[in-house]
Amino acid sequence: MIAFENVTYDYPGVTALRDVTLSLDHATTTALIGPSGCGKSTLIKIAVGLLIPSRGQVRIGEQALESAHLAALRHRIGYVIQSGGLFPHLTARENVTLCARHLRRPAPWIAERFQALAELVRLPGDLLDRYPGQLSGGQRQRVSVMRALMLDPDVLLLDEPLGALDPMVRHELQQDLRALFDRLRKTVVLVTHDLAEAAFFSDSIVLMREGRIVQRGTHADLQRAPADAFVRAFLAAQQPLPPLHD
Ligand SMILES: Nc1ncnc2c1ncn2[C@@H]1O[C@H](COP(=O)(O)OP(=O)(O)OP(=O)(O)O)[C@@H](O)[C@H]1O
Repeated sequence: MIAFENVTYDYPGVTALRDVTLSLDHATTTALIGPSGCGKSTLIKIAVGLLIPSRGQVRIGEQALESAHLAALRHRIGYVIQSGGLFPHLTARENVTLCARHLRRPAPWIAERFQALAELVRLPGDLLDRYPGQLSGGQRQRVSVMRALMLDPDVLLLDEPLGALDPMVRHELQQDLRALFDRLRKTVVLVTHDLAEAAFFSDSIVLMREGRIVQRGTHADLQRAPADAFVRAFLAAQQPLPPLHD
């Protein structure tokens, strides 16, 4: 569904991705994980078409992600970022329906789809006419997920969507999002810093370091056969809770 082929990306003075090759099958969920600055967000931005690879290419389905048909391909991709990225001067409803209205989708279609998505992300109707500033962080992320799904994209890219939420809201949204991914059968890529979250959501985990993929596999694969000392150290750094002492 998505294929990165030998993708390198250079910011001025920084090479953020180095020869990354990765293909993600239809209806799978993949977690991108790795230390800060390893290139996770850059990879996601390339998949959305916000950045164009310095070298290499990306394909969505059979189509190369090139500037000529970027606009059409973007409608096949939903994108959620940590801060939600909602327009503050538009209500939740206006944010979610903005793109569909811009594309002149029929009003009954928009209303029906909006209602179905509100039920899917479990947002009560009275919240949907509020502005983002009048919603909690968790509610804002539910609206962001609705917006990302509005045009029924094949691919859903989530860049630390739960990173800014308190642990209880985060737990609730983790449960709801996983149920939603299972139900919708989209190709999902989720960036997280949390290995437990990666293991909970994904069919496969892609561990990155300094712009390269170090290992790909399930959580069990990584634990059973870490590719190198870095993977071992990364797994060891995920601290369990200390034992209780009386
Ligand atoms: N606009 C930019 N200009 C220059 N360098 C950048 C820019 N954005 C990111 N970088 C650099 O590119 C590298 C990869 O950044 P990226 O944001 O992709 O990492 P990340 O793995 O998503 O990090 P984090 O987990 O902290 O969000 C880092 O060294 C970062 O400093």
